[in-house]
Amino acid sequence: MHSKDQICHEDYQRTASWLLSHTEHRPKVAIICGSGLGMLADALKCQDSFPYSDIPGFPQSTVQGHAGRLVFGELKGKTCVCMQGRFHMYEGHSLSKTTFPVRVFKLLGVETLVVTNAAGSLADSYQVGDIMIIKDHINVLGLAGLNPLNGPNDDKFGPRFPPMSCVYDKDLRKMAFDLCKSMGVTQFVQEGVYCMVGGPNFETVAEARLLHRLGVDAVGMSTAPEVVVASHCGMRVFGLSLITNKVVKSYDDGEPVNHEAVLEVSKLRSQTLQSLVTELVSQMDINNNTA
Ligand SMILES: O=P(O)(O)O[C@H]1O[C@H](CO)[C@@H](O)[C@H]1O
Ligand code: HPA
Repeated sequence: MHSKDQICHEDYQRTASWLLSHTEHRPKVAIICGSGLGMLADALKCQDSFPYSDIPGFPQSTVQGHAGRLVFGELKGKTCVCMQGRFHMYEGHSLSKTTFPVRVFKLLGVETLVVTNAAGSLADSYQVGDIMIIKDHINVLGLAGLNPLNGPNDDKFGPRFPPMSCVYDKDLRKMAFDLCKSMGVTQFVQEGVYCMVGGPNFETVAEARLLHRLGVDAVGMSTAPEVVVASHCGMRVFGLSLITNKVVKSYDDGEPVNHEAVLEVSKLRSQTLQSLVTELVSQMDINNNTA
């Protein structure tokens, strides 16, 4: 490690080598579980799991609802690695630390990243409990110059100036929607734009109104940096937001949100989300090479 915030290629490599020597799984898909969505990992068969505190170079999870475990296993015969707990900048991590696992996954051979999150809705038509397939994002921090790709570019991962105009894979989005149809759940499935803000406070009414006017459908405090880093290194990306609350856009009514309520709603759709992610992964066109 060079300095507190600067991570070099060997740091990612060291963590990847440690993991490769501690599991025989060779994942092609990585899944990041959002707040309260750690049960996505429960569907993995033949699990090898590691607390983050045991993995060299890994940051630690500090947020309730993020267990802090890396789980390897199989979903319908497809080898996956699942983060039960992600890292947020508001926890005090640099953005390069919050996205450290994504580059490690790349070195493990992961080709597709599935990101999930809990988010508040701005879109008037959305209801609490809706699942939003992420079509695109607005990275408020990135627009303001806070980007995990800041600093010397690591050409081994990707180019200095990566495009971001088609990040969320169209085929996977269609596949997910078709799956929702066959599962009979389209009445609570949406497709929309996610916006990442820094947190940890929830939005003021004026901020909520601003985001709404910008065309944001759902807002949260994660995901965009992971997606930027994954896309930079050539991974295919698919994302889901679970709408856990309506963001308050009025001074006169609306229930102030809190993290406990977010975690409660996550439980409500856990089964549907688990089935959707499992089926999606099982239908993905990937070669499964086991070690
Ligand atoms: O984005 P995930 O990790 O799902 O968590 C969301 O839930 C927390 C707020 O309740 C914030 O961290 C927000 O980003
Ligand atoms: N705002 C920001 N992040 C969130 C929210 C919200 O309303 N709900 C869950 N994560």
